[in-house]
Amino acid sequence: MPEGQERPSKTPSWKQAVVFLSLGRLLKTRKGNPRIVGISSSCLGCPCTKEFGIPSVIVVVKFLLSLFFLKASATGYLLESTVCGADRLTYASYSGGHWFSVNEDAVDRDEFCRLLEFHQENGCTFAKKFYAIYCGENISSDKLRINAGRKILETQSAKDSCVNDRNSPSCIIKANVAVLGMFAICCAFLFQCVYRKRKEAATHSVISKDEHSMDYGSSSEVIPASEKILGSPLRVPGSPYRVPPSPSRFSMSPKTSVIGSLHLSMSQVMKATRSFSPSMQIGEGGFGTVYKAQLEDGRVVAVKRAKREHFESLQNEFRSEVELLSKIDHRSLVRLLGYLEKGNERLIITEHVPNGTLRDHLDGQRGDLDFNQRLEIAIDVSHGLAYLHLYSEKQIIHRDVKSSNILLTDNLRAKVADFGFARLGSSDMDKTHISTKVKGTVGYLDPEYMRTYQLTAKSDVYSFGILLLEIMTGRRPVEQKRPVDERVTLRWAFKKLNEGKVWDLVDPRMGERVDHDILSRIFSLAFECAAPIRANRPDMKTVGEQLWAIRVDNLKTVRRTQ
Ligand SMILES: Nc1ncnc2c1ncn2[C@@H]1O[C@H](COP(=O)(O)OP(=O)(O)OP(=O)(O)O)[C@@H](O)[C@H]1O
Repeated sequence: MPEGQERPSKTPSWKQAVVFLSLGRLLKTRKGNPRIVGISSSCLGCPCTKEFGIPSVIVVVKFLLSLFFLKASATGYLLESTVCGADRLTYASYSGGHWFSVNEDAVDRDEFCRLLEFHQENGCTFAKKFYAIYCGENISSDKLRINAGRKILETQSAKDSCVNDRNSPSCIIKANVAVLGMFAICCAFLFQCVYRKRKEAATHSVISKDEHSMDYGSSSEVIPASEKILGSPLRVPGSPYRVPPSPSRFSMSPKTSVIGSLHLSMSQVMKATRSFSPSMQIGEGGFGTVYKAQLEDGRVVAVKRAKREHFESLQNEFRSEVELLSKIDHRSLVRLLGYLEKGNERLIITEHVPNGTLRDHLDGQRGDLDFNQRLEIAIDVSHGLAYLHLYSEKQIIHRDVKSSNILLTDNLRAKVADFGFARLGSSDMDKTHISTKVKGTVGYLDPEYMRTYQLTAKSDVYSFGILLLEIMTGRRPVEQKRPVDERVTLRWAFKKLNEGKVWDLVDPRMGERVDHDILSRIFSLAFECAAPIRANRPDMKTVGEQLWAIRVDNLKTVRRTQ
């Protein structure tokens, strides 16, 4: 640590720590401006934007309690908090010193500043001038103290007697007025939420009632355009990390329905799967069982058979999009051939891809992948996504890009599968995003989408960044069994890259030494894709081009060294 720089001068007392932690937790639910002055509006925004329920009330109550506690324990605190990538950075300055934390774990200033520097490079900004004041080189303790003091003065009036004397009458009055004001706003907001929820429930019951007497063809008339393809028949919660789809609003009719380019009857499917024989079973997912089917003309297809308990979560608005998805023909995308409903059967028929998932390969279940194979897989996936985003008839956002949704052919060509969460991008050229409920798999989910509910193609770019890290490190996005500081692969990899330990990042299964520069470029690209702010992420076309350029340079390097 450079001389003259001040370490956090004092460890906060338990009381102070509780205040910080409760505020930190509260800030976790906030959207938008991370400064504490924004808490009132954004905290109050969360109960309504998510499902309103007991947890929301608990959050508000916790917040009020924390306000009381804060008032009772000390005044004059300055607290900043923001989310950058997978990290929540929190800083507090109080009368006797400073407190820095990352994901609610206290860290020293050096570590905090290092992390902050990384995130700033990735476009995530903390409080204005914070870095220069607290993390700048060669700042004497005095200057730091003066700056820290100025920082407080910037946000609090110099005349604010609470900083100096928290028991002064004016301070107590101000604090009480603030708490009462907050309480009144919370009550008003909760009332509004409950009212809105009731109104929604009333509307919902009307729709459900109508649905029973409604033909499929007319069902889309009652679905707002922006809600299309939400929670489709291809997708139900599988793993515990999966964010579950919303409950069904539509009941399914028992009549037969065949859509897509491949029109099979139920008896043809039964014959092709040998009556869903276990010997034809190739996989099991959250939605149902997947079978291999041998058609009479010799073609082999995959048939996904929904589990009965998931019929309720099937939403038939997906059907209107099947026709569009089934028209997509790209070698890096698993072709959707059809969707069949009959009686108690719901079947999705897709192209069969014979060599398992990318995750199986990374786990070594089907032999180990070398560097070139991994790079080719990443390139294939980037091309598939670029096609969905830029070249298909309408923009399609996949929303569930992850290693278990990448299937491999015998030649190790990759195909993106599982369009269950997929939805159309905005057709309105002036609109940059669509607002929708958050769907996807935890670990791959774009933090900006989670915060704002605004979906753009850049959310797939974020997931791709996480996937690229997974391809090169072999690690899952979250590795629960590892030590705490290694659990989130993005954070662990970022730290290693910053320390210049790029070799440590490479999957030991790769078993070959890859050029340092080539590896650094791939990891940097992965971090760029997983930038916390979507504006800083490249589009998939650019990603594909960059990966291709890395491939070309790698071949040159290999030839040179041979
Ligand atoms: N088109 C296909 N061709 C070959 N195998 C497939 C195909 N689709 C799925 N599989 C196999 O079936 C398994 C289950 O697939 P499915 O898409 O139902 O579940 P998942 O994606 O693993 O889980 P979840 O849907 O819960 O995310 C896959 O892991 C894969 O091995």
